Amino acid sequence: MAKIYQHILDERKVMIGKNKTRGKSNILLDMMLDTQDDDEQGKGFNDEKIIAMLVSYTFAGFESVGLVASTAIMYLQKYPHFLNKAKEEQEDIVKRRSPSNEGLNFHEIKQMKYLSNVINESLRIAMAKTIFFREARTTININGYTIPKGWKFLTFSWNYHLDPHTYVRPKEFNPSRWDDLEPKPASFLPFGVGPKMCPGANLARLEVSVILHYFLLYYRVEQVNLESKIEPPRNCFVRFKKL
Ligand code: HEM
Repeated sequence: MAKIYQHILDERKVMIGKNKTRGKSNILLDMMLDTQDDDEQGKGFNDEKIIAMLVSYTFAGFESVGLVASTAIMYLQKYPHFLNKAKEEQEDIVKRRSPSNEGLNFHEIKQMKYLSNVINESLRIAMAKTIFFREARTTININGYTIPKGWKFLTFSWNYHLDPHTYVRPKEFNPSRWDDLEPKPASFLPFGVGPKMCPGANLARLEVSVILHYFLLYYRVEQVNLESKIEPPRNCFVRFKKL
């Protein structure tokens, strides 16, 4: 991976060099490259540091998106009434598409209200990142337990994503619950919260929307290892069938 990223980095440097008048870029890679001049004082990012960042972004963003998309696919396939509702929305969007428009675009994705419910429900139930780390900045008391200032602790998403006070029958996959659900603060945190919140949250939603758009319109799956659990889906092998 380091070799692949080094190659991308080298190509980008050449491209930037050829286009010196480009002004401030909002591309993450360019921003990191811009800091290279400060690297001698240990402040900037040398190639090695940039590659380490890119590798960590790739891992942070790969498995989690796959898990959420495959969770949605397995549940939709299992519950045809949710699948049909989500499919109808996608078909409507395609029907309204003007002939000059070549394919799926961001404006259409923003209209996918029911798909957004499906994604929320999959994020809630898949719990791609079950825990994240925090440090207590003051001594706090939670339900009779004291966490002293300075202690490190882990949040555990099962406690709030499966809380029956917020989610009726919390273990059931039901995208329609999001039609009128306003989760209480800190009861839906698939991407964490605060300054350390996942920087890839919007990209992740976008990726899952694109995957589900094409799945709903053109594919179905067939589970191969029927003995495997689907609630929630883990180690399910499937065969994709083109409609
Ligand atoms: C459905 C997919 C994803 C889920 C559920 C997810 C979830 C999370 C969670 C819970 C955290 C910890 C947040 C916290 O401590 O408050 C996190 C951090 C992070 N995520 Fe994601 N993530 C997803 C996709 C992505 C993508 C697509 C990228 C980038 C391309 C990404 C990059 C990162 C990075 C770099 C961090 C560390 C941030 C930091 O420590 O400052 N994630 N993610």
